[in-house]
Amino acid sequence: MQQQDLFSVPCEIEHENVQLGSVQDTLSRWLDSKTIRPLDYAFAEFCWQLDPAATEAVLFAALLSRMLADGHICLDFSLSSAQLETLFAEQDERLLIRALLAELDFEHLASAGFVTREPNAHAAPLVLQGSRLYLYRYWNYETEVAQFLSQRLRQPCAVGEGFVQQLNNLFPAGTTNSTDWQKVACAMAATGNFTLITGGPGTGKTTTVVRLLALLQEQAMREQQRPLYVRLAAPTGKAAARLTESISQQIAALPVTEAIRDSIPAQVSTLHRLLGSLPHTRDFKHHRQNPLLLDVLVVDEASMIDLDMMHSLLQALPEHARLILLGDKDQLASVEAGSVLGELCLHAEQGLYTEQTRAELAALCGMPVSHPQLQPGDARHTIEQRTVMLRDSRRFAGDSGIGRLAAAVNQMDVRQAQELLQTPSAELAYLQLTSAVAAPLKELIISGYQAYVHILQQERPAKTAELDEYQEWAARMLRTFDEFRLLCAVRAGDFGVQAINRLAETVLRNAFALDEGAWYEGRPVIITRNNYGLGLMNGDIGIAVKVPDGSGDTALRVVFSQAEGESQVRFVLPSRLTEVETVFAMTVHKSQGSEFNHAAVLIPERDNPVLSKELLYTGITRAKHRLSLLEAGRGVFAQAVKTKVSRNSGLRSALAVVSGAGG
Ligand SMILES: Nc1ncnc2c1ncn2[C@@H]1O[C@H](COP(=O)(O)OP(=O)(O)OP(=O)(O)O)[C@@H](O)[C@H]1O
Repeated sequence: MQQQDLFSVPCEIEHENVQLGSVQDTLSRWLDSKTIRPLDYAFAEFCWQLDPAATEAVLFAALLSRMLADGHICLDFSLSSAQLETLFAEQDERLLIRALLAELDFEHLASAGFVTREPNAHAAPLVLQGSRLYLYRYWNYETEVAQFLSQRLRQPCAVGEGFVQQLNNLFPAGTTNSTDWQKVACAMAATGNFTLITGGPGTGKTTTVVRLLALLQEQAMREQQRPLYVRLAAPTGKAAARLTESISQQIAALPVTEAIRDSIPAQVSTLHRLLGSLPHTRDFKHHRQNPLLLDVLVVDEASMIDLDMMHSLLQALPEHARLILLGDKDQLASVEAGSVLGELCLHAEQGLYTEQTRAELAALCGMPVSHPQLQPGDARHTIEQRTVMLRDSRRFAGDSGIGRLAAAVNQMDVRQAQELLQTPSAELAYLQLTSAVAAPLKELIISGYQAYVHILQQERPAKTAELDEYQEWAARMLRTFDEFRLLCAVRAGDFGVQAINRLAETVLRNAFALDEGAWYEGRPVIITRNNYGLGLMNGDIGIAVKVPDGSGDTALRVVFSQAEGESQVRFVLPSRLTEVETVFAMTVHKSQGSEFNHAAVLIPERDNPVLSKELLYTGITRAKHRLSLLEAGRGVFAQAVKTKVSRNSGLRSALAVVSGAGG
């Protein structure tokens, strides 16, 4: 029988009144209903060509490929069928999925010509490990990440003489007996080659790491007469720029000698630049055979690192180097597959420290390590011994509306969150919208953006002014534009990022007489794809401005913040920017790594699968001083607070296996 015929053979799966039909029919139906993407269909077809008889496995291949698009690393058959069923709108298809899973036989699945249970001995496109089905590539990333981490977890570092004294100098004893978690984090990071420091906004992650670097440099200078080679990195340009600014401030405030201060770098690279991205490939200049040249690497905003990037990072790290990951475990996970920080920090609140860890940290810090949330751990909890959570926000006072709302959302406490929203304060405003063109939203757009338009229109340098005056003006405008942002939960619909951007353009054009046309002066844009030629990265933001063209006239250019290592803003021809979008409004996903004095989060009129407590928490915590929450549909906010994102992965199991510890 020819392959095409086999693809049309009806499958035997039958459940109540549901019949699968041929694999080809089923996949075509799923494609037509947009449940799977053309890519998933093509992958399933490729698998089917390898084993035309493995009908169910072909369908699972399509579903697995589809699930990667939602950030899952694998398809986990131990979970309820609900996860797969939610992919389908039609009840018949849901019943079909239920039937497929009810009849699932792992032996049979593993016998498919494109599935292997022993990937080390026999590579195949799909890997079955216990109840998890992987694409080979992701299985490989996950296994190797677990191995790299496990090796690092086994490398303790001895602290030098005088460590306790130095630690006490940097973290003077407070007035209360409560544990200083920043000090604990510093002690932990000084005693191992791998440390995870998680904490909400303003809990002092940057402060802690700067003090840690001072401590490590003091020790290195004394013991090796040379400073350590330290590098700092973040996943996006925006996050890197923000950290560069806050690190510089923290270094200046350090109570150490100038030599130590000078030995701490303030410049933060993007991870892509650190690893040396090679255009148009997934590969980097630095890898296992060409590791990075550094002794200490600090990576901020680690929640944004996907599994693929974590794999690239860990394999490029020299064996002796110390890695410190900083991030907020409760934020949205990476856009790409994986939720590495969230998974590794699964027990950060409970600590799960062993007696030994607790005693060692207490001895180094000169205080007990205690907190009502802490629970005892044991030898199985390897990653937990290298994880610390900063628990006190230094930015938000205990009664801060933004801080309390973020905490309530994080704890999925709908009642508390709603109570806070109903209590007006200088920090927090809640608006119920009846339509996307409602007056309060228009007013918010005008008040939020009038300061940057003022600079654009009223503070423009004279035509005869030097270039550096224009650069200073443009830089000020970029900074001011970043003080306010509309954050949308979704892209489409009346309250999606596209419609809100169109609305903002109309409102601002009417209010401030901005020019017409696709490229008008004042148009803010966001880069949507890395442009290596121009040195502009996905997420970089620029504003179109008229600047002197050298012949006495003006020309429209788009101004972007200075590139890494440069001191001046850059002007780029609009025609060279092909992958850009207007950015009065941006998605919460895109806003990760950024902060705004005032953020306005828009919740759409209808529930949507992307609405979750992680998305709300991330949006809310982008606001430094003022948050406006605008809800279009009643109950949508409450539903989102009750929805938690979970991503399938076997990283923790893989780590337990390679560490020789149980679950
Ligand atoms: N131990 C401390 N004592 C006093 N102030 C502190 C302490 N730690 C941090 N701060 C202050 O609290 C603020 C937030 O600290 P920091 O920037 O280190 O937090 P973060 O967790 O890195 O913040 P972000 O969420 O922006 O990444 C800063 O103004 C910092 O100077």
